[in-house]
Order: sequence, then structure tokens, then C-alpha cells
Amino acid sequence: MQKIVVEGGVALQGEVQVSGAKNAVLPILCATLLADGPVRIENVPRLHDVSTTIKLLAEIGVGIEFDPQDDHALVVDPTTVHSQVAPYELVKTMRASVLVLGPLLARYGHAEVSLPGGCAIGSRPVDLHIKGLQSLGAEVSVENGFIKARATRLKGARHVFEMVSVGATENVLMAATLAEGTTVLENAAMEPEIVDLAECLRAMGARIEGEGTGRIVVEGVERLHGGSHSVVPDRIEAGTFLVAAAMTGGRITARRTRPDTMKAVLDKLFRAGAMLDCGDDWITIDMQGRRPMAVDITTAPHPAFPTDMQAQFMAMNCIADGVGVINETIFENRFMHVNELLRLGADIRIDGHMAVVRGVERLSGAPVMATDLRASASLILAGLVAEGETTIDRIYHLDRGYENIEAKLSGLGARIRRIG
Ligand SMILES: CC(=O)N[C@H]1[C@@H](OP(=O)(O)OP(=O)(O)OC[C@H]2O[C@@H](n3ccc(=O)[nH]c3=O)[C@H](O)[C@@H]2O)O[C@H](CO)[C@@H](O)[C@@H]1O
Ligand SMILES: C=C(OP(=O)(O)O)C(=O)O
Repeated sequence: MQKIVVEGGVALQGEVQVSGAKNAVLPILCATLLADGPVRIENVPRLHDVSTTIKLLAEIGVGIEFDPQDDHALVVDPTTVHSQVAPYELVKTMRASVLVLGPLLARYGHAEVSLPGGCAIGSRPVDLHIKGLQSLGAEVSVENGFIKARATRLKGARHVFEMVSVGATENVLMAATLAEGTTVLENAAMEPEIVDLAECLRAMGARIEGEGTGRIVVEGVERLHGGSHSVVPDRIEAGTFLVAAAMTGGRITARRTRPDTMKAVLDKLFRAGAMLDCGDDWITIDMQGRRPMAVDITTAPHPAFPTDMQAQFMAMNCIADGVGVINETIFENRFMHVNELLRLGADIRIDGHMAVVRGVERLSGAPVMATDLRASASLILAGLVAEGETTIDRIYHLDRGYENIEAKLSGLGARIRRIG
């Protein structure tokens, strides 16, 4: 099995290109199922989760391949779909697979999608997805581990989400584009990835307003056509590189990024003592000669601090000056990185969904094990400042969501390599 080996102690310098967002491209690929012509998706990150989605779509009959002229562009032909069933083998490895439910139901009148189950970071229920589709008139049952949904044609309706859910907003938004009449989604998620999905759907002919606010209005149309869309830059990948620079006392510029989607993260980096300079699509962070100050973090839906950056900020607090309190409000079990950070010499105490991190002067390298995607990123970050060598096992988690992270960090001067 492959591992990543990091030798700590280099202050990162230089420029890094940010890839398209994993959490935008996955729903967008599912959305192509709604179209009755070819869709071109650009700025596609080369990730394991993208390969899994391609496999899932191909299995149900979608023609999908990378453009031979552009290895970050996918050409998708959804007109050859012959199955509306998403099997357990693919859904279990990637919870985003549940996002084919709304599009298949809206386009074909029925769909069967395996229940995703939980994962290392916590239980991942889908009741809010189901209730939203039921509001649009779908009959939904859960049998033999599958969500089975049916509707001759979905009907627009007002639906209030009981709590903010990114996935449920995406599933119901996609379904509503082909429903008869107007759908109003209240208490909708406001994440930049939802805005990106809405932009892609609009390029396919959907009529949507209000994305990026808590109230999204969709006028259903008879059909969606082909189109093209470029995926929004990954704010979590960009944030991970910025934290790497902050922790190592470096100075880097992240290019092809969108600072306007990262306000909560940039604000915390500023409070940690970073000097930041931003243009429309770049961010420079300068932390040369300084140690970060500890910051308190509470994760919550956008525009608050993203849960997907929690582990990385925990790593930063491990070596920061002072005590930082981290409050994880989205997932009940998203502290799996703590025990591994402790192995590197961190001082962290967990109390329910809170973690109290006392900054230490130095971490020391050790073998550690990645348990989930962002946990893996936090261990690389800790390895970048630890004395000696840190070897990170189970990095397949990392490959789900970071395109070639070791090459990008090497480009910034880090001593990092993949072995095995
Ligand atoms: C609001 C939020 O920060 N969502 C994060 C969540 O999105 P993801 O779409 O996976 O999860 P949701 O946004 O749906 O989950 C938010 C909360 O709602 C609960 N829930 C969700 C669906 C449902 O049907 N029933 C239910 O109770 C979840 O258990 C969770 O506590 O994980 C992704 C991967 O880490 C992140 O990119 C998203 O930012
Ligand atoms: C946990 C994540 O993804 P997923 O919802 O696909 O598990 C993530 O992006 O941090």
C-alpha cells in the first residue's frame, strides 16, 4: 500500500495552482443526467472520487470520457442511460453517489439508489433528501438497503429543510429543474458548490434564482439541453495550502482560486497572524519568521467556518502560540486525526464535540495512519513542521480529494514523497 513520507522543517515558498472543487464536480457530474444532449465539464480535478463517479455513470449507460486535448475536461453524453440503479459497491465508497437520486427520478420517473451508510467521520443520513423529494410528489420507500423513488412527473412545491444540508439541497434542486411548476427551497444550503451547481444547471437551460442564499426558487422546465461549465476552484484545497504556508512560516501564492468563497478561512488565518493579499483569483499568504497564534474554530454551514477545514486548523493550533478551542458542529466523529496528531507530540484534549489544543514548541515525526480525507491532510501539515520523518499510511483517503498533493507541495519546496 502506498504511503507518503514527509520530512519537516522547510518554510514553503512559491506558487501553487488550485484544482477544481471535488465537492462541486461530483454533484455537477450527477446533474448531467438531467440533460438530453452532451455536456462538457472543464476544470475537473483528477481525483479518485471523480473516477468513482465516472464508473457509476458509465455503469448506468452514460457515455463519459476525458477530452484527449484537455485532461481536465470531461465530455458527458447522458442520452444513452439504460439503468436507474446505483449499486451499493459504488455508493459505499463515495457518499456523493446518492446525488444521482434526484436527477434520475426527475428525468426517468424512477430511481433506486443504495443507502450510503455512515463513514469514519459520522453517520451520514439521507432523510432530508427523501423528505425534499417527497415534497415534490415523489413516492419514496427504503427497502433492502435501497432508496426507491417514483413519480410520473415531479410537481413544484415549497419545501423547508429542517436543517441545512448541502447534499439534500443539491438533490432536491436538481430534481426541481424538471418538475412541473415552481419550487421554493427554504433553509437551503448556501455553499459555493451549490452556487456552482446552479450555474451549471442554468447552462443546461434550468431556471434558478437565489442560489447562494437560504431561499432558492426554481421554475421547472420540460427539458434540459447540453451545455458546458467550468468547475469552481476548490476552496478546501486552497485553504489547505494556505495553512501549510502559515504553519511552516512560509510565503506562497495560491493561483486559480476564489478568495470570495473562503472568507471564514481567510479571516481565521488573519487572526492567526498571517499577512494576506488577494486578487480576484489569487491569494498570497506571508507568515515568514512568525509562529501562528492559536485560533478558536466553530464549524457550521456556509458562510461560517467549513467542517472540511477543521482538521487542518487543528494541525495549525498544535504548533501555535496559545490555546485554541475547536468546536465541530456538523459531524459527531470528526476528530479521528486527534490520536494521530498526539503521536506526533501534540497536546489535545477532547470533550464531546470540542477539542482543546495547546500549542507546543515542536512536533516530532512518527508513523501515523490516515483515517479520512481531511484527517490525512492534517497529518501532512503536521509532518511539514515535525522534526524528522513522518510516514502517513492509508493515503487512499487523500487521493479521494486532493489532486497530486505531494507534487504540489514539492513545488513549494516541501520534502515530501510517495512510496510503495
Ligand atoms: C452543512 C455542511 O457543512 N455540510 C458538509 C457536509 O455535506 P454533506 O452534504 O455530506 O452533509 P450535509 O450538509 O447533508 O450534512 C449536514 C448535517 O445534516 C445532517 N443530515 C444530512 C442529511 C440528511 O438527510 N439528514 C441529516 O440529518 C448530517 O448528519 C450533518 O450533521 O459534508 C461535506 C463533506 O465533508 C462538506 O463539504 C459540507 O460542507
Ligand atoms: C468528507 C468529505 O467528503 P465526502 O462528503 O465525500 O465524504 C470532504 O470533502 O471533506
